[in-house]
This record gives sequence, structure tokens and C-alpha cells, in this order.
Amino acid sequence: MSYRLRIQRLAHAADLPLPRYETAGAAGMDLVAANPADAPIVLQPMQRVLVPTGLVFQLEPGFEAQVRPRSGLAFKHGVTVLNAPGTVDADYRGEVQVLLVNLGAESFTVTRGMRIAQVIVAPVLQVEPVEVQQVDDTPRAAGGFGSTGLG
Ligand SMILES: O=c1ccn([C@H]2C[C@H](O)[C@@H](COP(=O)(O)OP(=O)(O)OP(=O)(O)O)O2)c(=O)[nH]1
Repeated sequence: MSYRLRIQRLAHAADLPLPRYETAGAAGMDLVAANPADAPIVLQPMQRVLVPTGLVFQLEPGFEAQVRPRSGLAFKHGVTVLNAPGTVDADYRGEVQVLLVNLGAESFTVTRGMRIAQVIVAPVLQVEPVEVQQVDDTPRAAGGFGSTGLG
């Protein structure tokens, strides 16, 4: 099944590629940085920054887009998406931005066109919250946070 994602490229991203799947089975499409070519973003260790993508999504109702880290950037440089997975709502019509943080020990430079994150489109279920006096019990009950052991 193929779904369409309508994407508007803003003027400052006109020369940048649309997101695309790099392999037939890829779950995510890479997002590239749309900061000006003459304004690279230098991220010092522990600094965070919102990186523009120059893209506006028109998601179908019932879907979201998740902004997730690229594992290569995280592994090689300690650079990740601070709010991962970032949530792009179906009714959001602003520019998609990527909140990067540098958890590495070295500074990291974001240049225009660099693949900085990936986006996954996923269905969402909106539920109807219904208050009850007491929720049904289960064998687990309130066990969590390692209640079954940590080994
Ligand atoms: O990584 C992200 C996360 C969010 N957004 C945009 C799309 C999303 O629909 C909107 C709001 O995001 P969220 O609901 O996470 O933000 P909030 O802090 O709850 O702010 P708001 O009060 O605007 O909902 O910001 C992005 O561009 N990138």
C-alpha cells in the first residue's frame, strides 16, 4: 500500500532534495539541514539547536511524522535528536525543524544539505478518555521498573 505525503518546499530549501527512502525497505526518510550555506551551525558539546528543514508537511488525518536520530551521527559524533521522537502533528503547517543536541566531546558543524535526522510516518489512534472508578486488575498489577528482575 502506498500513501502520499504532501510536502511543500519553502523558498530557502528550493535546491534541497525532497525526503526519500534510501533503500527499498527503509522505514525512515532522511531530513537535510536547510540552514544557509554561508551559515554553518557549530554545535559545541552539550549545546542544542533547532535546525530548519525548509519543509512543510501536509499529513493525512490519522497520521503523524516522527523525527528520529540517525544512528550514524549518534555513534560517530554523539549528535542526536533531543526530543526524539519529535512529533509532527497532522494539523501542523509550519516548517518541520530538528532539535539536535551534541552529546559528544567535540564540536560538530551542521552544514546545509547535511542529513541530520530521519522521519517516519506512522498511524496514530486518537482515543476517547473515559474516567472509571477503578481499572481492571492484572497479574502484574503495579509491577514495573525492574519488578521482573534486571538480569
Ligand atoms: O521535532 C519536532 C517536534 C515538533 N515539531 C513541530 C511539529 C509539531 O506539530 C509542533 C508541535 O510539537 P509538540 O506538540 O511536540 O510541541 P509542544 O511543545 O507540545 O508545543 P505546542 O504547544 O506548539 O504543541 O512542532 C517539529 O517541527 N519538530
